[in-house]
Amino acid sequence: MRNYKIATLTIAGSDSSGGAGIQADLKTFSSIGTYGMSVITAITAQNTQGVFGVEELSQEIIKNQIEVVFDDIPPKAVKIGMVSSPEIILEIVKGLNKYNPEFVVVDPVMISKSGYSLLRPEAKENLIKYLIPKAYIVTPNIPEAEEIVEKEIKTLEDMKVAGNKILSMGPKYVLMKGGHLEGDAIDVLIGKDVFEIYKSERINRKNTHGTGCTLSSAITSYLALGNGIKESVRLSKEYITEAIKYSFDIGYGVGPVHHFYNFEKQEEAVCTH
Ligand SMILES: Nc1ncnc2c1ncn2[C@@H]1O[C@H](COP(=O)(O)OP(=O)(O)OP(=O)(O)O)[C@@H](O)[C@H]1O
Ligand SMILES: Cc1ncc(COP(=O)(O)O)c(N)n1
Repeated sequence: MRNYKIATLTIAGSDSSGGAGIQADLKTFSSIGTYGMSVITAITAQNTQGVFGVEELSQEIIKNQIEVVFDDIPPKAVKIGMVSSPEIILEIVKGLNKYNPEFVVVDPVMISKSGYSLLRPEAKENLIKYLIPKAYIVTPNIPEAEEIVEKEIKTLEDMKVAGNKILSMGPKYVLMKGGHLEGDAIDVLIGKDVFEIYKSERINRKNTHGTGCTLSSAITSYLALGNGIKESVRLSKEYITEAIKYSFDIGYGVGPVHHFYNFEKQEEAVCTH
């Protein structure tokens, strides 16, 4: 059930081509039915073919965005994507400590699908030491998990081992995304008292720009709307599977996934005028 009076916030980078980052997050929030807000950490000059430039925003303006948003419209759940530098991570952690949102979803974005580094190498330490422990759920893909645990991941068993290692770093749950392995697209949710496997058939589409951003934003929305962790991940996996199925060719490179807006159900939405 949509509820546009429930606010969700993304703290992430801007993707000028609209497929990933802040733009994917806001589309996902709207499509699932929460009120979306954004704190921009960095601006990328990006299209379906690659990332051609990055400009990080200053700590001051990031702090300012966080404070004015939380002081006016406290989000029920926050998603964190591209964080870029060690200083930006510390600023975000300060904000989280000050406002203590109920759900923090950390997507540890490191390298874009097109191979561009979106996290400075020197920022990895702060990501692991300060940001991951603040997460209600952290959602690494295989290369990110390999980078975090410093070990190769080739099988489902490797995913479980690495997931447990990441869990020991302090988040409440870890969702290991298996999009980068071969065969079915298998994600594994691990928590102290939870172990769930989410499986879908691999869809043979080239247009998968922004899949990780979309999945973590969907989890953020479903948690904010009051679903438990297993149900939130289940619904989000369904969302991303449909979004990939209907992804489309736009631009010359790896196109975006498709976000559905079910306006027939408009009357169900909670939104008091
Ligand atoms: N070809 C596919 N068919 C079906 N599901 C897929 C496919 N590729 C990825 N997924 C699913 O999409 C979600 C995102 O996984 P993925 O591993 O692609 O994340 P990611 O690499 O972080 O994405 P991004 O490239 O946006 O950073 C997961 O639920 C994964 O299982
Ligand atoms: C601003 C921003 N954030 C995240 C991604 C990762 O998405 P992908 O791996 O699909 O390129 C991106 N490309 N740009």
